Amino acid sequence: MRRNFRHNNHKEKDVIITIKRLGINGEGIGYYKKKIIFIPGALPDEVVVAQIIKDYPHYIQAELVRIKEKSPDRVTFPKDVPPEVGGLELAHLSYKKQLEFKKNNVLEALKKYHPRGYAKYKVKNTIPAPNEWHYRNKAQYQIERDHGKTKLGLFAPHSHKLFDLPIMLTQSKDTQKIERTVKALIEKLHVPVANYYRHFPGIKTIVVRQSEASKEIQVTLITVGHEVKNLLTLSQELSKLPNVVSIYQNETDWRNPQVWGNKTEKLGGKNQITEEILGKKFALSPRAFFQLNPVQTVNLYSEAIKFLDLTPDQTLIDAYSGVGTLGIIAADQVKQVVGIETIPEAVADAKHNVELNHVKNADYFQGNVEKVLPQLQEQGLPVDALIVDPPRTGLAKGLIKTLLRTKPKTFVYISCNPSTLAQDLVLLTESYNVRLIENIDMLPQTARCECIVKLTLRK
Ligand SMILES: C[S@@+](CC[C@H](N)C(=O)[O-])C[C@H]1O[C@@H](n2cnc3c(N)ncnc32)[C@H](O)[C@@H]1O
Repeated sequence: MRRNFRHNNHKEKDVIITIKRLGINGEGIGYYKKKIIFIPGALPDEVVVAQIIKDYPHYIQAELVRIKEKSPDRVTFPKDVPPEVGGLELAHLSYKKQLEFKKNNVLEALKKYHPRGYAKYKVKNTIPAPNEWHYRNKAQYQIERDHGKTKLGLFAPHSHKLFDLPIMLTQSKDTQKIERTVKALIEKLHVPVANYYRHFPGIKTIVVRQSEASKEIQVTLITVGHEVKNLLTLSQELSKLPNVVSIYQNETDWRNPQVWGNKTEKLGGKNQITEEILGKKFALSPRAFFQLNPVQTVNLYSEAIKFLDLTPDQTLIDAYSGVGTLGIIAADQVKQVVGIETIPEAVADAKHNVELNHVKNADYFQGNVEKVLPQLQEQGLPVDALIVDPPRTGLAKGLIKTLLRTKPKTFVYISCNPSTLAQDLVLLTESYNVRLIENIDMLPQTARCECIVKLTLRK
């Protein structure tokens, strides 16, 4: 129960707390001397002993020590997996309650930011994932060598403590197996592992992605520096593994705070792996975004396209289009599809995917939606129907302004962050009504929510 990492230099004290509710990140929330206290791992209605880690001016961060009174919704946390690693924030809560939590998170965000008419929105129950475990088809693990021992896994959130993960229950079995095989090969071939503190070049991150449909696997070795001893031998060994068909090196340096660097080079095999969703094929290069749970993605895309109510005379804008998934799937229901996406490799994949699926009426443009959409409109592009699927930061304010001016009649918003969604809705409801919000669980065991919003232009 007691987590292994400590924020030192603070006096630690045990307190008894009754948990009132869950916070947006799945942590238990209670009160201590009238101040809010966050206790990860604790559940509503439980009475727990917690240790205060840090007393901030407006809240207290604490660690769960022992449960005195247990919630009936508590389930056993999976064995052999450290609770500190990200991605298992709700693994101690029954799946039925996880689904309720996700719907509630959306309701709470609406209540907090109160977009126009929010109390009347129809917020539906969360659609469960068909696969509660082993659903992630992409693993992005950090590698570290510490006192001669190699660790490969995930950092605890807000920490530099890396957990070696021989087992990860949300990860697909094949991606997990390949990660461990890469680790073993790195050790066997004495491939250098990067060391931040000594500024020592080598492999820093191993990304393994598998197509659910074709089972093809792509491995990307993210390295600090370009020349890494025995990297090519490693790549040759990897290409002998079952289903590994595409191997890349991505190069970064210590100044870059992002995981990925800007240079990506193929080491062996095919340029892309091919995924298939709703009868369409999608080629994926290493940098391109793709949903992490392809089985549940079928439901996400079907529901979102259903919400659009498309007609054959419409031009559909697929904004934040990734590799072109939504637009290509919907292309035969409309006159024309125009996609906009910022990552050049994803746009190249989208264009390739248009051809792969023999789609004749879709085109994809590279750049920021907030800039490219107004430019295309100036050139005469009609915006009849719009689907937006932004990252967690939500819609760019410039884009919201453009939309309030353009007023597309048909508008669907896919969001992976209820908080930015609710804030965007405050602005969008100047011109739109919100009819329906569908919740869908893409990432079981995590506190992450995904929802689809149908917006209707006010007369
Ligand atoms: C949540 S993903 C959705 C991708 C796609 N709709 C799908 O389902 O696979 C968001 C995408 O938006 C892209 N993106 C982020 N900011 C952007 C911006 N300002 N303009 C255009 N695309 C952006 C990201 O690269 C990413 O591919």
